[in-house]
Amino acid sequence: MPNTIVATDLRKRYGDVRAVDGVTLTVEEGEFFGILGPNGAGKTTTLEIIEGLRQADGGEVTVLGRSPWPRDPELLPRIGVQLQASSFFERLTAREQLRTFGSLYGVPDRKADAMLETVGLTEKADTPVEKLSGGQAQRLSIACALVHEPELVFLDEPTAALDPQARRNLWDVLRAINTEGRTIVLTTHYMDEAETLCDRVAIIDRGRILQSGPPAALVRDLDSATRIGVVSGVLSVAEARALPDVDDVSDDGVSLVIATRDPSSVVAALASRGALDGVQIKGATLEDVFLNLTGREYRA
Ligand SMILES: Nc1ncnc2c1ncn2[C@@H]1O[C@H](COP(=O)(O)OP(=O)(O)OP(=O)(O)O)[C@@H](O)[C@H]1O
Repeated sequence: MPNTIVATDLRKRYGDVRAVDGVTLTVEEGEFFGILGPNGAGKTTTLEIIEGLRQADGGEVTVLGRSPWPRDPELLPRIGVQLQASSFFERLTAREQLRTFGSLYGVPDRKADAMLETVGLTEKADTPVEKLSGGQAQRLSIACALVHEPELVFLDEPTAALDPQARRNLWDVLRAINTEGRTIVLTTHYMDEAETLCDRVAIIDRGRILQSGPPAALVRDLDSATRIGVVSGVLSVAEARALPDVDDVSDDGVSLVIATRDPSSVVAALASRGALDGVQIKGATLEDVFLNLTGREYRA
């Protein structure tokens, strides 16, 4: 796969703050790539440099084989950018807003209207943009980034502040766009979002990329314990400790949780005792990867 983005040793300081401190990453054509990290980690600044909205202090970046800085008019129609804070033309309806954006790129109105449908806003077509809910405004701003059918789409925290249902709806939209063959680069501070959507993620903290790879591979490489929970009382802590391959046992009065690196033998032992009531099996997550990399709990 050819590389759509190649960034090498990007750096940006704001006064004493090293917002981006040597970021190197590549994004392949067609990939769904996530930049994942807590607030202030440097995600937006990294994205803005790659998008050509901000000049780096150092480092190199090419986007679709071209340099995004200084602004390259040939690159602009090929990329779509959704910013964290969306700003719309005042007093336009959702449909007018999107048609106006589209017209800047010579997109016919019917295509703009089709994009409104894609993001599930057809019913709000005649609503003025200032009367849209937060989630609807978010979807409209994504539609604006997509209306000219760019090859490469940048989304900065697209689901921040959405309710769980709206987030899931938007995930479906983003998956569909990626399945069409468009490359997507998304920043997020939601671990579950990165795990669910992204082919690969780069975990960023304090301006540096700590690790990158497919979420499942990052989790697997941790080699951490699986946690098996059953309803408290089905067996005692002492009985649980005596099972084979148990690393640790805790019981908070609601659930008894067994940590193990060999979940199949623990589940088999629990099954043979008829002690599988309410069983829940949890593997490690990207949160554990972050904890392992930084020594800190993940706080978005
Ligand atoms: N224009 C600016 N002037 C000064 N400092 C800035 C500016 N923009 C960002 N910073 C600082 O740079 C660091 C990285 O900010 P950035 O917005 O890139 O992080 P982020 O990971 O996108 O955070 P968030 O998830 O909160 O948007 C932070 O410490 C932030 O306070």
